[in-house]
Amino acid sequence: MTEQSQDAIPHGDPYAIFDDWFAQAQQSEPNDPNAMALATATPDGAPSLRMVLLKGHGADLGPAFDGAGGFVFYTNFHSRKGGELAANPQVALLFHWKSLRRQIRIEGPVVEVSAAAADAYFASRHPESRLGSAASDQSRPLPSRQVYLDRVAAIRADHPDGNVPRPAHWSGYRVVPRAIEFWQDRDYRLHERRRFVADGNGGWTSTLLYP
Ligand SMILES: Cc1cc2nc3c(=O)[nH]c(=O)nc-3n(C[C@H](O)[C@H](O)[C@H](O)COP(=O)(O)O)c2cc1C
Ligand SMILES: Cc1ncc(COP(=O)(O)O)c(C=O)c1O
Repeated sequence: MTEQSQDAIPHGDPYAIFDDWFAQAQQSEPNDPNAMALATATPDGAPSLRMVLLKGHGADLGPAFDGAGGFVFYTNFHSRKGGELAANPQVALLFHWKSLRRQIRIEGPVVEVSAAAADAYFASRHPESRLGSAASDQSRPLPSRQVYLDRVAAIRADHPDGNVPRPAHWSGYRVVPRAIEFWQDRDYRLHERRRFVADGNGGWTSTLLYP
């Protein structure tokens, strides 16, 4: 069998394949292997796209998620993406790991994470990052950078212990994957693609796609 004829992406559990590829990306990417593009769309179909960081993934995210699975990110719910998601929960995610020449795309609706999950994640962040988030009206017009820095300083002064509480509008979304597609670069663009589609009973069907 030639290298090109080997099946690099077998049928199986897409979460397990994601884990495997993500672990490799953590070894090989120069920074932020958990960075992913997040696409949202308005109800009338205008798309928008930005990067966010993946902060949880798997078929079972644990007790704070009542054992539900998916792909989790955190943000300001008053942001542009937050407004778009309130009106249309459908998203697409894209990872591109240049060091591995691989991409993974994920599609499905989001659901809000629990307050307990958001509190736990917020508390784990660097204190200065918590300050920055508490002071940011994300995606709203800012008269000058100094206005933002002054807000950070004011919140810092209000919390000399550094224990900034999570703003109610800063929380997380769990993407519930309806489809997960893996793409592996192969020689001369004879790439390999496998698309998994949730079967509605906790399982997956998958099919190879022409590249
Ligand atoms: C690598 C990278 C990771 C980022 N991670 C996040 C994140 O996890 N959450 C977040 O709110 N913004 C994150 N940002 C900033 C967003 O890309 C974006 O500028 C911000 O969330 C506002 O987006 P919006 O106006 O579309 O809502 C990140 C930016 C980069 C470049
Ligand atoms: C505005 C903003 N929020 C959240 C994050 C997620 O990072 P962390 O929670 O690790 O601080 C980022 C990362 O770049 C960011 O820019």
